[in-house]
Amino acid sequence: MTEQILIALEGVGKTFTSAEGAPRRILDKVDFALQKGEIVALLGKSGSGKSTLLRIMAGLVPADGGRASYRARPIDGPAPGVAMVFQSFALFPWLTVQQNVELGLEAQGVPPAEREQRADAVLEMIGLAGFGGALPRELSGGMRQRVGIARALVTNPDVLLMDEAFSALDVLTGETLRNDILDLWDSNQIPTRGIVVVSHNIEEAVMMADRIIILSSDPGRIVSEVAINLPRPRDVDSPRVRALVDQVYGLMTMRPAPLVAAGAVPAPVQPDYRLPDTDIDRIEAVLDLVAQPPFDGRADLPKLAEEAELPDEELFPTYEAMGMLGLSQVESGDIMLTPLGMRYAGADQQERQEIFGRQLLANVPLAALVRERLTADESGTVSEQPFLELLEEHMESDEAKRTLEIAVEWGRYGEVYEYDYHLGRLKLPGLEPK
Ligand SMILES: Nc1ncnc2c1ncn2[C@@H]1O[C@H](COP(=O)(O)OP(=O)(O)OP(=O)(O)O)[C@@H](O)[C@H]1O
Repeated sequence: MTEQILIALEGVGKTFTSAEGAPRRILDKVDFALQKGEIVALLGKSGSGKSTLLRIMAGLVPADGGRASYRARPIDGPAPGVAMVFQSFALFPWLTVQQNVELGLEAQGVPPAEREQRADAVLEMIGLAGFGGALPRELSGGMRQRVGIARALVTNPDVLLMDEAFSALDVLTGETLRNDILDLWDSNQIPTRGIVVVSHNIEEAVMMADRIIILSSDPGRIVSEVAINLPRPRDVDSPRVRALVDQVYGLMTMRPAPLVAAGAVPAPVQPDYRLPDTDIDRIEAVLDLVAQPPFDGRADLPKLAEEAELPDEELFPTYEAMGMLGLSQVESGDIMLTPLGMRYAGADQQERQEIFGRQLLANVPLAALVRERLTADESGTVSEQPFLELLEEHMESDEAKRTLEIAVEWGRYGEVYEYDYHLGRLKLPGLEPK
């Protein structure tokens, strides 16, 4: 059985040190095995540690807990059989396409004549025959990523790791390239025995993978796994694919851990919880969209994404914010407005702000803490600094700043507190400046 396993992670963890010197656990107790013959997609919210996990598998970042191995040997640096494709293409602009592709082979000490011949063959296979002499800037985005993929494939990798390899491309180009890779894989034109893809796109994951793994955030842990036993190529409109997309949407939009049984009261998040990065206009636009026909209060998430013309990674934080504020909940791939959410949709501006403020205080501990400190203070004003420091104990300083900005924006909208941008101070609403 073990010879079936290409990459094994056992109890893998990773802690980074923030710019302020505070440790932050990014990954915790991750157990994972990439089996021969499978494509695994790794999904999770932004910042959940997907890229870090992939980099650990690639030997680019060391794990600081647990064991990571490739073909039963500990991973202690980049392994020759493992190649990675990056979202940013990572091409050298001053080298030609041919030279960029040959780079990986040069590092392995392959003689020049063989390098040239192998690069020619892989460029032809990936649809870039005749472009060897071009510079990256002379190519379109899709062609540049083909070079990135050719550079990985020329090494005949046993394991291919792809970090959002298609997300910088327009939808159609990304889809074509993805299908080309699946064709090469399914027809055994490449010797690769296992693929791991990190993606933000649920549909892409369902179309590609044999198994989808979902990571939680803060710290990243594997919380769900979905097997996809469907032959490829898959029909994106087939009922099975749609049902799987719905299922994964449902798993991705669950409230943050700890997960609770239906009907139980969810444990409140802590004041140091990173607030979902979305703004009020977007929350209200999505809520209004769900409230209106054809959805009338309940929307299939993929259909809603289509209607909203927004990508999943922008919609997920919005769903999370709406759920956090008690305005909606997600169930089996659908988002449903709660009775309060429906009332919100029909309310005038003033009532909306009142509901928002009440829900904020009841459900967002950071906002409640700010308000509590303000009412306890004689002057009714407090510096933002202690809140930033509290957040920085648990996240990077730019993320702490962003979380506080979101809490400020939400609090101002709900008329729970105000913020003086010049002084960096929070204050109770209606207080005259002194
Ligand atoms: N070298 C590093 N030093 C400190 N913090 C880091 C480092 N690399 C990543 N991080 C932090 O670790 C967290 C996880 O990052 P990672 O890129 O692995 O997440 P991700 O799930 O791939 O995110 P995204 O989907 O946005 O690309 C982030 O908060 C990031 O700021």
